[in-house]
Amino acid sequence: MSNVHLRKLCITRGSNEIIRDLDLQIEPGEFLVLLGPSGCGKSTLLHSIAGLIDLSGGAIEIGGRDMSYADPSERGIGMVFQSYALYPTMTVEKNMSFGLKISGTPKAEVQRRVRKTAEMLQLDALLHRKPSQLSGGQRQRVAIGRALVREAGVYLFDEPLSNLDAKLRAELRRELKLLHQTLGSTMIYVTHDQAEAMTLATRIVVMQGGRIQQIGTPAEVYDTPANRFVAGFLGSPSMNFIDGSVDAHGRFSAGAITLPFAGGASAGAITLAARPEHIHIDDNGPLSATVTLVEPMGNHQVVWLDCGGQALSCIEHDGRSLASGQAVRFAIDASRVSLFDPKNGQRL
Ligand SMILES: Nc1ncnc2c1ncn2[C@@H]1O[C@H](COP(=O)(O)OP(=O)(O)OP(=O)(O)O)[C@@H](O)[C@H]1O
Repeated sequence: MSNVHLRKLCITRGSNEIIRDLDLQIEPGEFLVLLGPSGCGKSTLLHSIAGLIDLSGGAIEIGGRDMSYADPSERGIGMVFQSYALYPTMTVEKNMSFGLKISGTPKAEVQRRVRKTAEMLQLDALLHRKPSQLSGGQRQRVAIGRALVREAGVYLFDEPLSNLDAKLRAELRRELKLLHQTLGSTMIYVTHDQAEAMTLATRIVVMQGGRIQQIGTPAEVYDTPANRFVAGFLGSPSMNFIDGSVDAHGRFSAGAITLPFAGGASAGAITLAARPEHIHIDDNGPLSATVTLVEPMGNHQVVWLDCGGQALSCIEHDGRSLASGQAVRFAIDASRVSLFDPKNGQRL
């Protein structure tokens, strides 16, 4: 396993400055997830680490060596793409061994690695099949296997599960997590799927517009988002943002919503953000609202409320019978809210 250090990385394509002055240290054995909306530059960043895109400035160090301008084959990386890109005429075994063979790895060693990897990915029974005789999930496993046989210091994944249906995606996600636990390799993984990011990552890098918005453990970025963008990007339904003000006694108010304690914020305009799971429908709650919509989700329901013109979503686990138009009382867990400066969106 290798570490990866990115220093003042700049990437320009055409007249587009896609990545600007980006610094990132990835420790050996990390499962680092690059997360962000479409077009934020995560694939560009990953491809630059792989050596598939030229840098406009800055440096990339892999395993303690400067690899900024090294050929992809010299970087000690294995890469898995979104499209499996398997060779259609070759068997699973050949697909997995081909790269090793052309790099001159001895035959016995190639066989050893292919066998070991196939066993780990439950591909042993499929080694003699062609890609057309495999399911989507099996094909992606072969693509992962093809990267793993390289026994690289760093594995790069570019949205490897996005072509699969939801059930298979969740299944392979768990397999990838187990694989990381077994191998302990450094993994850098691009996705726009926050469930993948939350479940797989040791640390998440949230990106927007070619810049890092926050780096932290899944719990850190979810519970203490650094700014309004991160707060709104993570979580489904999204956080509830309530624009209001704090008075001299620390009381927050916004129309019909008042909260006694606003985290020690100084008096003035403020944006309070509450996760749907921290708003509780409660007959003894201090606030009142009207239900506008109920979305049953099986083990919980998402309930949309109107509180004096402020729309709020909350997650309800008790199986209450609720209907649109119904008046309810509710409470916001003040200890769990985030506060943001309404001018620059930064966490207070
Ligand atoms: N060859 C190119 N020339 C000019 N601009 C490009 C080129 N490739 C990508 N871009 C632009 O760079 C930005 C980042 O693209 P990138 O593919 O890295 O985003 P992404 O976060 O991976 O998005 P997605 O999730 O949609 O793949 C986008 O605005 C894109 O239009």
